[in-house]
Amino acid sequence: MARSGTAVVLEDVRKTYELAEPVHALDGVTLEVSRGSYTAIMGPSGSGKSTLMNLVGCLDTPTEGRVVVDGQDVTTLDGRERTDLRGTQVGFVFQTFNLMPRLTALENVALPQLFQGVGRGERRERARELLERVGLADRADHLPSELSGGQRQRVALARALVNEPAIVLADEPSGNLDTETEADVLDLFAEFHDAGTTLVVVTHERHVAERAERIVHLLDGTIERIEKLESTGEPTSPPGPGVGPRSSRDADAGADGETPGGDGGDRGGDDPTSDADGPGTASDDRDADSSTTDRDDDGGN
Ligand SMILES: Nc1ncnc2c1ncn2[C@@H]1O[C@H](COP(=O)(O)OP(=O)(O)OP(=O)(O)O)[C@@H](O)[C@H]1O
Repeated sequence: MARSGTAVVLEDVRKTYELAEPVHALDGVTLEVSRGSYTAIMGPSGSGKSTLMNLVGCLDTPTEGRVVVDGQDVTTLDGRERTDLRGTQVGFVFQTFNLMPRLTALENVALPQLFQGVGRGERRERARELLERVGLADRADHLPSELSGGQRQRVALARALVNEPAIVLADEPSGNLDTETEADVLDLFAEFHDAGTTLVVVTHERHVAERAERIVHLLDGTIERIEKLESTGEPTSPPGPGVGPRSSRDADAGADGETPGGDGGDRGGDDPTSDADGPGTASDDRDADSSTTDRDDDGGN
């Protein structure tokens, strides 16, 4: 598939919710996510992290500004086109894993390809490959309830990657894991990043953010600063008090074409979930029937 040099571009993006008092969830954010990069998003509660992820993940559209994913301006797409873009170019990993409980690990990983019209044999082969890559080849036939938290998150990561998306968005991906399991999962993220996957991770945890190449600090809907991190490629150590796995340095915001924004403005509002029909690879609940069919189809193979 043809791909431009950047996975995602946000240009002066604003998102306003029109309540009694308008809420400027994003207030002029300009950011470029280059292919193969690893970005962490941090910021206090209410700073706009989820709103930003919803926009990058094509779950929502901005009130103003442009969001370009894999070379396509999301703001010009209709709902169907946006769903397609999300299904092919965005992989989601959630804190709560969001796996289909009645599908095996293999079926969960294979599921997003079903929506892309990939044939059954190819789906299963690719799912197996990915399960192998995340170290779970021997758990392919296990249900999520038969897997540990770390294993579930590995399955979720494999599922996020199965359509070879332009970008993988992870929301507190290790939030439900103990320290050791978290380190394993973050090591896996690092491995995939080394192999070329573009990652954006939202986290409240400094030591998780420090696995990335840079940290975008949000504050009140704007980019407060972008902190570049020294990339050692070394695996993380379990977090100690005030100790991160990688040394880090502050870097000027706006480096590498990333420009913190934030000059306010008038916006129209809408509900971020109003036209969101679920992440492309995580539309589990809605698609339960088709995925069950997938399981039945695949039975015994
Ligand atoms: N659907 C909505 N309607 C109205 N306001 C909203 C809506 N969604 C988010 N907001 C507001 O937008 C701002 C940014 O919210 P957002 O969820 O993006 O923050 P966050 O940084 O992800 O917070 P947290 O860390 O608590 O999840 C907040 O002030 C929030 O109250």
